[in-house]
This record gives sequence, C-alpha cells and structure tokens, in this order.
Amino acid sequence: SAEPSAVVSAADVLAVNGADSHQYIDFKGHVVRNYDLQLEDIPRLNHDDPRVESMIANEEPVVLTNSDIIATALKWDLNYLRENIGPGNFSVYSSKTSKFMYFDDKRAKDWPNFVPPTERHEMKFEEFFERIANFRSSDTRIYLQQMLNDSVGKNIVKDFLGFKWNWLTAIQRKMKWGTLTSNLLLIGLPGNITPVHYDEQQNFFCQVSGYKRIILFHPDQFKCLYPFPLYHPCDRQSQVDFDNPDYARFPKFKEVKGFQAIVGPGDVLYLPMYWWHHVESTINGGITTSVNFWYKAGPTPSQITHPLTAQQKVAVMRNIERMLGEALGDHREIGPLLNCMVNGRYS
Ligand SMILES: CC[C@@H](CC(=O)C(=O)O)C(=O)O
Ligand SMILES: [Zn+2]
Repeated sequence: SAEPSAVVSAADVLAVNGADSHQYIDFKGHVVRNYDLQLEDIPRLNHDDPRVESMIANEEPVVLTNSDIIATALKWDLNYLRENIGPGNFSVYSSKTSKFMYFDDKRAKDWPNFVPPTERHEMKFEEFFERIANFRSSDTRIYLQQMLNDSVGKNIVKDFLGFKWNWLTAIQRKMKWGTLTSNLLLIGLPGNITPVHYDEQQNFFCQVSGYKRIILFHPDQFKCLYPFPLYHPCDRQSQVDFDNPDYARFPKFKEVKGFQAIVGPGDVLYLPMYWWHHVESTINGGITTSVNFWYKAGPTPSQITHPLTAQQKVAVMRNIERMLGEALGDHREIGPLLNCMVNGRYS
C-alpha cells in the first residue's frame, strides 16, 4: 500500500470529516484514506497518444490527460451550474457516513433485513447549492448523482454539444460498443466515497473539478471481492468494507491486487466494463464534479475462444445466478442448491 506520508493535514481532515477514525495519507499531494492494499499506478497518457486506442481495445484502464473530450464542461463550477442547469429535479443522495453505496430499491422488499445505506432526495439545484455552500462536518453528507436530461438550460446543451463527439463516436464504433446509455453528473463533497463495485457498461469517466482517487481491480479479482448475490439490492457491489475488512468472512480479500489513479480537471479515465472501482473525493481537493459516459457492451462475439476471459466468466456466473433464481422461484434457494452441487464434489 502507499506509504502513509509523514504529515497529513489534520485540519483538512477535521474540516470535512470531523473527528472520524480513519487514517489518511498524502498520495501525490492528495489527502486520501489509507487502505491496506497493494496498488500499482494506472498509466497516464496524453489523449492523442497512439497507444491509447490499443489500451481501450484491450480493455485496459488508462487515464487520458489534458483531454479536451469535455473541455466545454470545465467551466461547470457550482455558480455556473446554478445559473444554467435548468429547473429540473436532481437526485441527491444523503448518507450518515462518507460512503454512498448504490442499491436497487426495487429489490429491497425481497430482503427483510436490508438497511438502505443512503436515502435519495429529489431537489432543485438551488437547494443542493445552498446545502453544499453551508455544509458543516457534523451535517449529513450529500452527493448529487443525476443523469443529464433535456431539462437542462440552453447553455448546458451548448456545452454538451461541444463535447468531442467525433472522437467519442469513432471510439464507440471502432470498439464495437453499443449505444451511449447515459451521462451521469456527479457533484460531491471532499471525502465522499462510492464503495467498490463493477458496472456492466464501458465508461469514460471525466473529471471536471476537484480531485478523485479511483482504486481499480481487474475482473479476475472477483474471488477476492465477494459481491452481494445477484438478487440482492446491492448486486455488483462488494460486501467487503475497505475501512474494516471482515477477513473471517472474506479471507481472499487479503490477496487482492489493485491499481489506482488520481483524476483532476480535464482527466478522463477509461474504466472498462466489469472492472471493479472504488471512487473517493480527496479531502483537500474541494468539491468534485464529474461527468461519465456509459456505453452498453457490444454484441457477443460469434466466435467464443477458450479459456474464457475473466469478464466472460463474470457474465456466466451472473447468468447462472439469474437462471437459478427464475428456475427455483425463490432467491433464498440459490445458495443451498449451489452448495449441494459444489461441496465435496467440486471443492
Ligand atoms: C456513480 C458514482 C461514482 C462513479 C462510478 O462508479 C461510475 O462512473 O461508474 C463516483 O464518481 O462516485
Ligand atoms: Zn461505477
């Protein structure tokens, strides 16, 4: 893990997190949480470096620096957004901790002991702006996470149209990705954390303001990250709490190997589908604004070669869980049936 630096400004940490109990380190000038993890750096290449396309083609994460993909959004500070974002409603999540774990509330009814980790509130941008401007470390934390839609003002539309669509569309076509499903606008407080999870879409994660530290794991680390069951509200999210790992329940977490990157204004992280990622707004980087581009996967290749890739094995495991849930008619029967199938026979 990154060596804890000599001095982390306690004032920085207290200012945003109050007297929380976590240790922080200074990673390349950015104050981030200290996790006991083996992390290598993600490559950083200029966006017009010829190696970029082959890394994306090989589904290897890479940070594109000085990218002008969303150059027109670099002026999106909170004042500009308040003036131009429009009259629409925004999904703003609140959390009693620094963590904002995603959950599918439609599934919560099937899990009686499930405690929602966050609450979703609909509010106008003006209200969000006021809450952020007056945030004190004792307040409940908030995180705006809203898909850009046609309710945005004309200046935001103009900025959006100004994104480097010819580059994005060329990559989408070359990589045979599916459609662009959405652009999520993310505005968070220093110290906000999205715990480690994977998505089933290709992602260009663009940093507009502030700094985020992103920890990534290859899809072949599935066995070390113990995702919730597919039918659980927190499907695709790891059960392991990085701040307090339960090594008794999740012993292979000790062996996990990962990567990390800091993204700042103008940086774009290519985040390949099925790659696990933990996202953290640095303590000393100010309010963070990000915009992502989620693309559906392309069609399954007609020729499947063996051995299967890690991504394909994750897709196979998900299909088995999904099919068993349908066949058994009750997600609670999936574990016992799989144990019956594997214990003493394949294990
Ligand atoms: C969704 C929130 C997260 C980003 C992410 O997980 C993604 O773009 O897939 C973050 O920035 O906190
Ligand atoms: Zn994600």
